[in-house]
Order: sequence, then C-alpha cells, then structure tokens
Amino acid sequence: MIFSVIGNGKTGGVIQEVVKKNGETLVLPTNDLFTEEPLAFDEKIEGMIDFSHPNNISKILEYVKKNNTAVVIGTTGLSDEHFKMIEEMAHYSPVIYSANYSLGVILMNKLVAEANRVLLDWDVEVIEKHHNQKVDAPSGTANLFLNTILNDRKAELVYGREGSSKRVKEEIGVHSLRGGTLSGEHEVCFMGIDEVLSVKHEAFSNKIFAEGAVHAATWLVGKPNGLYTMEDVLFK
Ligand SMILES: NC(=O)C1=CN([C@@H]2O[C@H](COP(=O)(O)OP(=O)(O)OC[C@H]3O[C@@H](n4cnc5c(N)ncnc54)[C@H](OP(=O)(O)O)[C@@H]3O)[C@@H](O)[C@H]2O)C=CC1
Ligand SMILES: O=C(O)C1=N[C@H](C(=O)O)C[C@H](O)C1
Repeated sequence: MIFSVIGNGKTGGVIQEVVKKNGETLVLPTNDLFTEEPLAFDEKIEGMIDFSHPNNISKILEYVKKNNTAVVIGTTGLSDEHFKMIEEMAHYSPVIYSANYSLGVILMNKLVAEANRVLLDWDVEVIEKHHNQKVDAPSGTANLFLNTILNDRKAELVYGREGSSKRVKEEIGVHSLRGGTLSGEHEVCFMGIDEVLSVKHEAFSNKIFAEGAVHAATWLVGKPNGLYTMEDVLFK
C-alpha cells in the first residue's frame, strides 16, 4: 500500500518508521505544510495518516475531496469546526478520527463507560499527564473519556480547582499536568463513600500510537466512505 504521513514530529516520525518497517511505501508531501499551498504528492496515495497540527485539517479535506484517499487522523486540540470538516471528509472517503490509537486506551474507554453507568452516584474526576512540549489541554484522550462520561450523566466540567467553595455533585474536575518527557498518562477516578475505583492507562513511548495508527490505516483502505472509530478497527 502507498501511505503518506502528515507530520514529521515526535509521533509522525515514528509512524514513518513503522510504515517502512511494515514494508509499505511511504510518500511525503512535496509542499511545506506551513504554506497555504494545497497538499501535493507525486504518487497516488491510498492512505493518509495525520499527526500534526489542527491547521492542516482544512488542507486534508481539500485533498480528500479531489482524491478520495482514506484518512487516519490523530491530531488533537481540534475545534467543533475541525470536527465538522472531518465529518465532511467522510462523504468523500473512509475516515478514522481517534484522540488515541493505543489498544489500552480504547479498551479503557469501554471500562470507563461501564464504571460510570454503575457508579452514577459517585464523584468522578479525570487526571492526565503529558510531556512539556504538548500544546493542547486537556488532552484529546481526556476529552474522549469526558464525552463518554457525559453520555450518561449531566455535569459541569471544572478545569483545575481553586478558591473556597466545596465541590458540587454535578461537576467533573479535569486536571492537566505537563512536564518532562511523559508520553501520556490518563486516570479516571470514581470516588464513592469509603471506596475509590481508578481506571488508569500509562503510555511509555509513542510507538503504541504509531503502530495503532498504521494498523488503522491498513484496515481502512478499501472500506466504504464514512466515519469510523478505533473501536470499529479493534472490536468489530
Ligand atoms: N491520537 C493519538 O494517538 C496521538 C495524538 N497525538 C497528537 O498528534 C499531534 C502531533 O503530536 P507530536 O508528534 O507529539 O507533536 P510534534 O510537535 O512533535 O509534531 C508536530 C508536527 O506538526 C507540525 N506543525 C506544528 N505546527 C504546525 C502548524 N501551525 N501548521 C502545520 N503544521 C504544524 C510540525 O512541523 P515541524 O516539524 O516543521 O515543526 C510537526 O511535523 C498532536 O496534536 C498530538 O496531541 C500525539 C500522539 C498520539
Ligand atoms: O500529545 C501527545 O503526546 C499525545 N496526545 C494525545 C492526546 O491529546 O490525548 C494522545 C496521547 O496521550 C499522546
């Protein structure tokens, strides 16, 4: 298969290595991603994998409209407008968006959904920790867990906490720590009377995201147009 990776950073670089290691062809964009120029490739791309910056989503949409390329997107920090663009992309090609491509996190999301349904009376808070180069907070994965929790309970999100008032029942605290080279840690704490249930995932390198994304791209090429999830890739 012929893949292109958008993003040459910490994760994009590892994805490029995994594509090559798997014996697939890797083609990179010929233009500078920072320019307003549309994406350009010398060969027909079958799968595009994006781990870069939200600014590139509109360029990927324009490319997909013309070329119907399968797209795997891992970039986080996206706005509602970006998510609308991703939905539009799915009219032209098969698309996967996931804030996290590790098996452990996708399974954790199912465990969080189940714990939340059973423990609706308990307080819940989310803690995420990442390296000091990360630009978006809270992480995309924290937002994934929050959306899962908010599917079954009504709550206000409180980002960090300070001041002199008690926690109210209908709130979820969200806490983002940044430092060092941490690849990513997520913990969802359900706190009841005299007991706590914590569901936690720790990533020790970016390889897990890279391998998950390349696996997703290989799965996606040839699928009918539409928006897919990592749950579709791993569990269906
Ligand atoms: N879904 C998942 O499983 C995962 C998602 N991510 C997400 O992937 C993204 C990239 O992460 P990571 O590799 O750690 O980040 P890096 O900072 O290492 O790399 C970012 C890449 O995006 C490019 N870039 C930066 N700013 C812009 C801009 N304004 N316009 C266009 N391109 C830009 C950089 O170009 P240059 O090299 O020239 O600076 C670089 O290629 C983040 O959103 C991160 O949260 C990360 C890991 C896992
Ligand atoms: O920027 C990162 O590094 C990561 N970003 C993703 C997120 O925002 O959830 C996934 C992973 O935690 C690493």
